[in-house]
Amino acid sequence: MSVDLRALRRDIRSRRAALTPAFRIAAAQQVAARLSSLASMPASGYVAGYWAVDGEIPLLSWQTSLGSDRIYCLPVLGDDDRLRFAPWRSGDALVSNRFGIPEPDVEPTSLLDASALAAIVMPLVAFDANGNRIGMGGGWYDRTLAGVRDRQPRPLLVGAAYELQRVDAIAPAAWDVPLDAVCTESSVYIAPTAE
Ligand SMILES: Nc1nc2c(c(=O)[nH]1)N(C=O)[C@@H](CNc1ccc(C(=O)N[C@@H](CCC(=O)O)C(=O)O)cc1)CN2
Ligand SMILES: Nc1ncnc2c1ncn2[C@@H]1O[C@H](COP(=O)(O)OP(=O)(O)OP(=O)(O)O)[C@@H](O)[C@H]1O
Repeated sequence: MSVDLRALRRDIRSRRAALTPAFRIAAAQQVAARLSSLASMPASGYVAGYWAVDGEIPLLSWQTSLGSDRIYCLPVLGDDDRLRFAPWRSGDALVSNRFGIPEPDVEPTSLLDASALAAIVMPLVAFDANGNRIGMGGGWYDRTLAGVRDRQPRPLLVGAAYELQRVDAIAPAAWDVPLDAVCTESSVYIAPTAE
């Protein structure tokens, strides 16, 4: 990984960490509204979010707006370095993973593959207007999505971020799976390939 990329991640993460609680809550509601109004957002099926850490946009507002036809799921780290997904409702048991992030405490046999999902809302560190994404650097989402990127149907891939996480242009690596859209507190960016 280049030094530039490491510095970019550090810079954006520290500016994101400095946002005020009032701004975060308002932004989470705006992002939830934008996610819901995406024309391509499926009206039913399994939809994945994430448990916000490190100043990421919380998705509780979106989770509570899903209704009964969409089942909210959280990512679970797999032994094969890929993510699986498990339905989760407020109150269901959680266990901390190796990064200290809570994940549903379920039997491995009840985990869902990415291919079973209708949509995946992803955390990110940086994005550009074309849907290129830089994450925490573990490659988790890219490995997870490698098997579905060229399949149809495949889950809708949407990033959730603060506007301050947008950068001019990200040169994607060969393994990077572009997002269909990114929602921020003030805009929706639809990737050219998803139009
Ligand atoms: N909320 C959330 N959940 C997520 C992700 C994420 O980015 N955000 N992931 C997205 O991939 C996966 C987990 N991947 C992660 C990769 C690195 C770190 C992290 O905190 N790294 C530390 C240093 C490494 C360490 O402590 O071992 C760091 O960068 O400071 C966290 C999660 C799945 N779940
Ligand atoms: N499809 C893949 N197959 C094998 N290795 C991969 C694949 N995708 C990513 N990786 C590995 O993951 C590493 C980290 O990738 P990258 O920096 O793009 O992660 P990221 O998107 O920032 O992280 P995350 O998805 O966890 O938020 C890469 O150096 C690469 O070795």
